[in-house]
Amino acid sequence: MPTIKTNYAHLGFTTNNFFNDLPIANVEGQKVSVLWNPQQWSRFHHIWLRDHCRCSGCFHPVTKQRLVNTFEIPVDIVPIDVQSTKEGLEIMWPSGSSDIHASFFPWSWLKTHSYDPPDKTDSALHEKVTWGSNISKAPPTITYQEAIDESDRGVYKWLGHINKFGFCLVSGVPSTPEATEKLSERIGFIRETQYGKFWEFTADLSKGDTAYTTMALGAHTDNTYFTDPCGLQLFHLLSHTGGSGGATLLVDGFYVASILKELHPELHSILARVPIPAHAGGELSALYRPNPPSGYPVLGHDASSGDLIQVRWNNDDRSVMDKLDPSVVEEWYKAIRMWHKLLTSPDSEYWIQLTPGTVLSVDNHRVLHGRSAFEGKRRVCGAYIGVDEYRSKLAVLQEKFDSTLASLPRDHNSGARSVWNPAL
Ligand SMILES: C[N+](C)(C)CCCC[C@H](N)C(=O)O
Ligand SMILES: O=C(O)CCC(=O)C(=O)O
Repeated sequence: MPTIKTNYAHLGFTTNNFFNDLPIANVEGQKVSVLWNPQQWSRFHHIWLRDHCRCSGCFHPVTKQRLVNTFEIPVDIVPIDVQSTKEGLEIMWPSGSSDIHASFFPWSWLKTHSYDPPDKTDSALHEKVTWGSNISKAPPTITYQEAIDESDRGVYKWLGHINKFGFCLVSGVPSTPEATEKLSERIGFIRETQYGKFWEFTADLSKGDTAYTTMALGAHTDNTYFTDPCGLQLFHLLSHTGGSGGATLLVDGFYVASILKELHPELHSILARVPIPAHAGGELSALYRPNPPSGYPVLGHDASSGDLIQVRWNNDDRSVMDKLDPSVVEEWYKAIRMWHKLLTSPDSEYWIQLTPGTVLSVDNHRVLHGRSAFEGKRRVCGAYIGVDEYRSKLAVLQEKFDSTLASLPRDHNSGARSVWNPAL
């Protein structure tokens, strides 16, 4: 009798969390077909299933790293047997001369990772709500007390708002750099740049950038001169004396891009494909340009889903457009002028006069910010947080507080995260 290696007992599937009726699994040529219901099916290549085995011998239960040697799996591997169980799909593979290797896949995991056809279930965790000037009626806000609550439930609410709306206000923050820095670090470690780690700025040109002046700044995203622009930007107006102005502008780049795509698809397409070079050259000690120096398009899209995932726009920091195809130059200027017109439309602009005690946190990959000119002495402090740090913290809190993810069985022994977390 061949030895059957079942290394998934530790995953502790005891009840059927997924479907009332059992899906039907069959081997069909080089794939396993799963019939979810009479109208829905998925197909998984045998080699794909074997490569994605999550037993403790194929996938490290603590580090969540692949152990199976992908390249030793016979490219024409076929299961010995497939079984539908209440908890999921069991597959027996030939392994060596006489052994059998057992794989197990929970139904929910297979459904989430269905690629033939792609799973269309868009979870509420990824819902985006685009907005225009009307957001002023109810800007997403949390309180400082919520944000510093040790349970992290408040930070989950905070990052949930940023994920959904692209920004969030935090009210009731002590108007000190120290409290603001600590608040920033509730999300993740601060990203240090040529402007420092936690920064405080005023109109003294202490850094070679117009942010350190009293000038108005049009709607822009920061760090277009970096290959990897920061994910979040936090601002806290600490004081403003002896003058007025300095109101903050927010524009939802995803909202404006959707309008441009609707009204001028050909101009939208130019902004989605023409790379924009940028630089930060105001400090003698630094000369930043992205890699490649030709830069990145204004509108960045997910190569697999086609979704808009990043807006990069700062016309002040833009370098020389010397990679433009001559035949595109006039059309390109038409495109950025239309983009600018829509960005600066009263319907797109949300102006807010920040005051000490209210911290503004902005998704710098989606929402553009700016300010009106001002007089007097104005002190602002804040920080950048890397996009990966922001998204990691959100993912960890989703795992903790989202019922579907929180219910995924964890490893009995180590309590480590579930190998079935859809993010792995
Ligand atoms: C935020 N802080 C005041 C530190 C620096 C501002 C630099 C802004 C720069 N022009 C950019 O668009 O990235
Ligand atoms: O001074 C402000 O309110 C914003 C400055 C700014 O746009 C920036 O630092 O990127």
